[in-house]
Amino acid sequence: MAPSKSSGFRVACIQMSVVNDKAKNLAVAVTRIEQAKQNGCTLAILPECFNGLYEIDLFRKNAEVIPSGETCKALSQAAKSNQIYVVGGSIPELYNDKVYNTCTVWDPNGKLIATHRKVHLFEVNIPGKTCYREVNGMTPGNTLNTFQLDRFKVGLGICHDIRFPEMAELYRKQECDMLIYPGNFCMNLGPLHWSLLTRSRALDTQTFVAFVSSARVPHPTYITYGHSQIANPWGEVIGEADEKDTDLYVDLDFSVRENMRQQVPTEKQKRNDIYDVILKKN
Ligand SMILES: O=C(O)CCC(=O)C(=O)O
Repeated sequence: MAPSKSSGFRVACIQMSVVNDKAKNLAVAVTRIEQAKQNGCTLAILPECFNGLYEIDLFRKNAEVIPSGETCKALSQAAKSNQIYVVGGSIPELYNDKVYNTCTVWDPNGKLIATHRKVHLFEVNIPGKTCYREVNGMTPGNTLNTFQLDRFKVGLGICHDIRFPEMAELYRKQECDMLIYPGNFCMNLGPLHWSLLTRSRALDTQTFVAFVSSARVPHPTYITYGHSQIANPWGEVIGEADEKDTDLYVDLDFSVRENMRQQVPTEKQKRNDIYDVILKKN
């Protein structure tokens, strides 16, 4: 049984296979959102760049204007017809001839209630393993973004954004109850860092953290780790997928967050007289 609305809700992490065919990806996403609703979920979360492959050369080709593009129309309709909140992973967004890696959030009336443009673009250079410069195909966003799901406040990040504890700390300061990061780690960094980062952000902020990947599919250059998961405010992983095409359903009970904050009251112990993390612009 899904949790009662006052204590929490059930979440679907949709770990779908993403292929080089936008129409197919949209059809899969819509079906899986419908299944999430049938399984008692209040919120469905899609992975990063779910409407096309995570490839620099394809970003502009798959880019759409938000909210008039076909992906937004499909997500809005899926949210409305299933009466469910949808965090639409991310898509390449075309705006003033620039391309952003953007997450859209839809309420159960199909209304766009938030967007988040990835702030920290992925750049690594591990010779012989992974070299990636997302900045060659995307422009970074400059704002932090939240939305309200009933009485719960949710902060948004995309993939590499999870590596930056300062951003999560600012969401903690804004009293977020949960952080959501659609993502796609590679096989070199995923096994070492994916779960560690999910648990770390959950523990530092004493919130629930959902890190949602696409499924691992054969690809010449970028093999996705998978392992979508949710950690609770204690830093425990309370649900985890393997690498396959699957959906992970997790019940969130926010009384756990209250208990954690009372029993380990680090929020009240911060020494802001000697250090601080501040938001410079939004
Ligand atoms: O930070 C990482 O290791 C991976 C990040 C990534 O793949 C992304 O931001 O899309």
